[in-house]
Amino acid sequence: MKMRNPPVNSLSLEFLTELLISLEKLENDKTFRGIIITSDCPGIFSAGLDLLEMYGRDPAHCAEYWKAVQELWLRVYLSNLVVIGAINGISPAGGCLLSLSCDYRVLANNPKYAIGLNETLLGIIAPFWFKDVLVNTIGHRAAERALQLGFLFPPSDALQVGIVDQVVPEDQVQSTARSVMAQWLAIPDHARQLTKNLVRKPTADRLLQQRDADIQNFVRFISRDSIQKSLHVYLEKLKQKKG
Ligand SMILES: CCCC/C=C/CC(=O)SCCNC(=O)CCNC(=O)[C@H](O)C(C)(C)COP(=O)(O)OP(=O)(O)OC[C@H]1O[C@@H](n2cnc3c(N)ncnc32)[C@H](O)[C@@H]1OP(=O)(O)O
Repeated sequence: MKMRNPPVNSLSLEFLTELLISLEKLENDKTFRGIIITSDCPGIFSAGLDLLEMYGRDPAHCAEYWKAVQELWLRVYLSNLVVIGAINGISPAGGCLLSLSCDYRVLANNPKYAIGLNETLLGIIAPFWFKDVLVNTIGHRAAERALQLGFLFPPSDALQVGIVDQVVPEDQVQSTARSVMAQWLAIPDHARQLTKNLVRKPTADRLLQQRDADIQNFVRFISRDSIQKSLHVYLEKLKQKKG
C-alpha cells in the first residue's frame, strides 16, 4: 500500500478515510495475507496527523477527526494481516504511530528520515495509546525520555533504541520488506494471528474501553486557546521555513 497524499502524506480526515476503506477491503479479501505500507511522497513517510484538521476547527469536526484517527490505529494495530512498514521518509508523530502499529519496521538509511513522537515540540501531548505503543516497543525508560523531549531519532539511533527493527540502504527498503514478509508468511496464519491478538489486545482494549471519553478529552484539549496558539505558532514556523 503506497500512501499518496502530497505534499507530505499528512493524515487528513479524507486521507484517513481512504486508508481505512483500503485496509478494510484488503482485510476482507481472503487472498491477501499481508501488506507492506510505504510512501509515494519522496522523502516523507507521513508528516503525521493533519494539523489543519485540529487548528481553527469546531468541536464537532475535531471529534469526527479524532474518531477516524482512533479507527485507523485500531485497524492497523489489530490487523489480522501481516503489516510491514517500509519507511522511506521522515515519520514524525502520527506517522511514527502508524509505523509503530506495523508488525515490523524497515527504515531507509538516510539521516533526514527521523522517526519519533515529537508532540511535545508542538506544545501538545501524545495521547495515552500513542504512549502505550511506544513503551511496548522501546521500553519504559527510553519512552519516558523520548516522549518528554519529543525525540525524532535518525536511523542509527532509531535502530539502537529499537523503534525500528532494521535500517537498510534506501534502495533496499522495498526488497527487504518483501523478504521480511516472506518470513512472516511462513508462519501459519491462525497461530500468528491469535498470538498477535494475545500480545496486542490489552493495549487496544485500554482505548476500546474509553473511546468516547478519549474523544471528549481530545476535543477539550485541542480547543483550548493555549493549544490553538501553540498550533498556530508551529504552523507559522513551517511556513517561515520555506520563505
Ligand atoms: C491530544 C493531542 C494529540 C494530537 C496528536 C498529534 C500527533 C501528530 O501527528 S501532530 C503532527 C506532527 N507532525 C509534524 O510535526 C511534522 C510537521 N511537518 C514537518 O516537519 C515538515 O513539513 C516535513 C519534515 C514533514 C516535510 O518538510 P518539507 O520541507 O518537505 O515540507 P514543508 O514545506 O514543511 O511542508 C509542505 C506543506 O505541508 C504542510 N504540512 C507539513 N506537515 C503538516 C501536517 N502535519 N499537517 C498539515 N500540514 C502540514 C506545510 O505547512 C506546508 O504547507 P504549505 O505548502 O501550505 O506552506
